[in-house]
Amino acid sequence: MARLNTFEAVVEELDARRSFLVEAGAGAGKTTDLVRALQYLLSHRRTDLEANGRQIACITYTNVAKKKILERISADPLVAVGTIHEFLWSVIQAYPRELWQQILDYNANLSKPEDLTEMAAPPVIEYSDRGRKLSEGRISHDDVIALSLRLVATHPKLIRIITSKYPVIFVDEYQDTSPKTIDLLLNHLAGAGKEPCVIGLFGDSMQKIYRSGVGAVRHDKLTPITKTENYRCSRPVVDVLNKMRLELRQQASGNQQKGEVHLFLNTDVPPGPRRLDAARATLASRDWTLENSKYLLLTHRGIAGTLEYANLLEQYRQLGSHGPDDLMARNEPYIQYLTQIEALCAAYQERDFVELTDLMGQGKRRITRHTDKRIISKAIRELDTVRATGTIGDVLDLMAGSPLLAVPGTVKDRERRRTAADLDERHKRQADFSNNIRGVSYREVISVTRFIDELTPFSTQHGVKGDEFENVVVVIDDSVWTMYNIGKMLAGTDKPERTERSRNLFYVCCSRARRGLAVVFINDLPDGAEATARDWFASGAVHP
Ligand SMILES: Nc1ncnc2c1ncn2[C@@H]1O[C@H](COP(=O)(O)OP(=O)(O)OP(=O)(O)O)[C@@H](O)[C@H]1O
Repeated sequence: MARLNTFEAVVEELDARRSFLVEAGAGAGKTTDLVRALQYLLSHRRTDLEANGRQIACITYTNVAKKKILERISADPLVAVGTIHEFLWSVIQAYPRELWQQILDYNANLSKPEDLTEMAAPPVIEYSDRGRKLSEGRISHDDVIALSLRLVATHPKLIRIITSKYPVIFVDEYQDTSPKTIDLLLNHLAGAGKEPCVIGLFGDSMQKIYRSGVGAVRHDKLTPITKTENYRCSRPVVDVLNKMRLELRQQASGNQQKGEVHLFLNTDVPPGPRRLDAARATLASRDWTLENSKYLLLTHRGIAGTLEYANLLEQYRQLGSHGPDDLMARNEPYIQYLTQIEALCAAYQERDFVELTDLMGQGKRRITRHTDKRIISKAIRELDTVRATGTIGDVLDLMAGSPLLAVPGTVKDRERRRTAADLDERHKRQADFSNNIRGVSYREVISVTRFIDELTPFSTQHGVKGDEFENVVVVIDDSVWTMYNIGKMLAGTDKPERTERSRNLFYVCCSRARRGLAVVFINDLPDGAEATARDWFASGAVHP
């Protein structure tokens, strides 16, 4: 019998109601297969889904993927596309009593439990991006998953309810799913219910770039489906990917364009941004333009000056070696809040009132009446003026009395402590940081958020994962990151965990290229790295 193609193999599993895992390299068409599987289910099971109020759940991690999937299924309401948190929350919020019982028990096991004993009645529970405050009924992202797992473990009825509402659950980019979620999906939901619930995982263990992801998954309930095609990348790019990943040999399949690959070391130019300028000049002479090329910057210090957020970055460096990473990952209260302010202004500028209401809803203020709209327009106009000319402190002061967004508790705490006396050393350092960033021009926040959103693969909102571009230029400066070090990875001298993270990130970036790939190192490589880099880029031009 002829070997089934991936889609046919997936259909066979769906019809037999068995769970499966599609594992394949970059550009193999996993997302395409996922969409085709959704279309198949919509055409073959529509009557059943509609008659019984059921939906297919499709879990994604990035907005790019969510938009792409929704577009391709014409936003059919029989498919619930969203994050794992949205999906789980939509289920567990219907059980507030049981949830509160679990919260009490969960709280007792936390390293810093809250005192919930004095509460007269359980609060209304809400799931929020603003972090956990159990006494006010607020649970965080991570809590949603942990509590869901506890709920299904203690209330088997809930498993029946979930599996009957969602007879099929797909996960795109499964490698970024947390181990707890995988536990929930495979050990509790897969195969459960009258019509066994099917879990379909689609992804690539080597594209795991977040620390919290599960990576490779093997489970006896999953039928493995693998493929070795690469429909996206040109042949020379596939050659680079195959060098990076000896255990998976991909073939360039389909009608790819002829491609080109470049490795820029440019050691005759002083280290720093000038090496990038030199590479850009060479690429420009080969018709690589800003329109047909995407720059992925695995760097920020060297280029920060030209991108105009050097002072802000410097303040985060003062916080310690993780400071710059925290800034980029928005893993610090001020930058989290400032990013929200930026998102709000962007939504207003784009007249995206759904997004605007959503963002304001996080601050518990909703747009309801016409007069509210006038108040909001006025507040945003005032904010825009201060954003353009003021400091971060000016914007924070304005926002403290603004109807736009509630100031998060974490930022309020830090603002309060700024002027407090008798602080211990840690809080004193925090207070210095708060006072110092207040003095930085707010324009640097605008620059840094644009940089995070558009030019780096780190943002979960706009990450490049799952995306593809005609030409990709990967710019590497290892001198600041603590999470990744591409040079040491190439030299084989880094710790195994960071080597894996760096290799995966590099693989994800390089594999976004349809036609051309250029990798630019703006600093000297460590000993031993160049030979590997040259070997990997043997299919292209090396610019020494
Ligand atoms: N069977 C196919 N024939 C031709 N082109 C295809 C096929 N499947 C996918 N493609 C094209 O190949 C490219 C990559 O597909 P897709 O994004 O689905 O891959 P992926 O495996 O999800 O990639 P990644 O994991 O790298 O994000 C897309 O441009 C898609 O349109």
